[in-house]
Amino acid sequence: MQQKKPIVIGVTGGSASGKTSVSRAIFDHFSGHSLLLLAQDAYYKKSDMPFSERKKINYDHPLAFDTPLLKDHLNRLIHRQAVDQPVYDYTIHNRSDRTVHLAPKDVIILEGILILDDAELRDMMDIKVFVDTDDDIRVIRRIKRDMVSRGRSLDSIINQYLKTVKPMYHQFVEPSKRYADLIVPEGGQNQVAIDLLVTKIKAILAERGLQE
Ligand SMILES: Nc1ncnc2c1ncn2[C@@H]1O[C@H](COP(=O)(O)OP(=O)(O)O)[C@@H](O)[C@H]1O
Ligand SMILES: O=c1ccn([C@@H]2O[C@H](COP(=O)(O)O)[C@@H](O)[C@H]2O)c(=O)[nH]1
Repeated sequence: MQQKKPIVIGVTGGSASGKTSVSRAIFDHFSGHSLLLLAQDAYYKKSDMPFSERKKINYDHPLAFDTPLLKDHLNRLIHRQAVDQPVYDYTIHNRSDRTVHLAPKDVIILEGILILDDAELRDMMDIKVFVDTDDDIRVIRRIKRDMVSRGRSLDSIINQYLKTVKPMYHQFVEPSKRYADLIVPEGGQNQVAIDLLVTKIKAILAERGLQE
């Protein structure tokens, strides 16, 4: 019997725009249901460089990611195969030794800053979403988050933002907005956008004969 294709939703936007919040808000509507969150950040390349050198890497450039591995994993999940996803540790700028076993699900939300920059990844998605949040709000959120949960100093966050995060956003992330089906201001707080997405996902589930 032919397997039914899962739904793939891509959620992108700048760093701290609210991608994770939007993805979790959708997830909450399907609690107990078959939904999987896949973060592009888990696929940052593993590095053998010393920590002092890893700190200097441009983590906002497409080449920072092991995109072939991400595509391979997404493709396997689409074909109903399980994967062992790497676990990334921002505090050491490297992959940890752990992996997480992900079983295939009916709905896959792929979330990350550069997922719409890649044509092959875009072609694997049914719905493409861009979370659009002003730069000043994003940088304030990033300072608060990175100091608390990513082990960063204020100076390092500001230096990284000016050197790589901001220029790469304007070179790669913002231009990928043109590929989005839906642009969501205010991220996870945008209840109308969340409801529209949930309704659309349920409609596709029904079309494909997947149980909700
Ligand atoms: N609407 C909001 N208002 C205030 N803080 C928010 C809002 N949305 C997200 N945040 C906070 O901003 C930070 C980044 O949000 P997150 O959803 O993780 O963004 P992203 O996944 O795009 O990096 C988190 O600390 C989160 O709690
Ligand atoms: O080692 C690392 C890896 C990544 N980053 C930064 O993370 C963001 C992407 O994560 P969001 O959750 O979307 O903010 C990206 O802008 C990188 O600069 C890092 O600082 N260090």
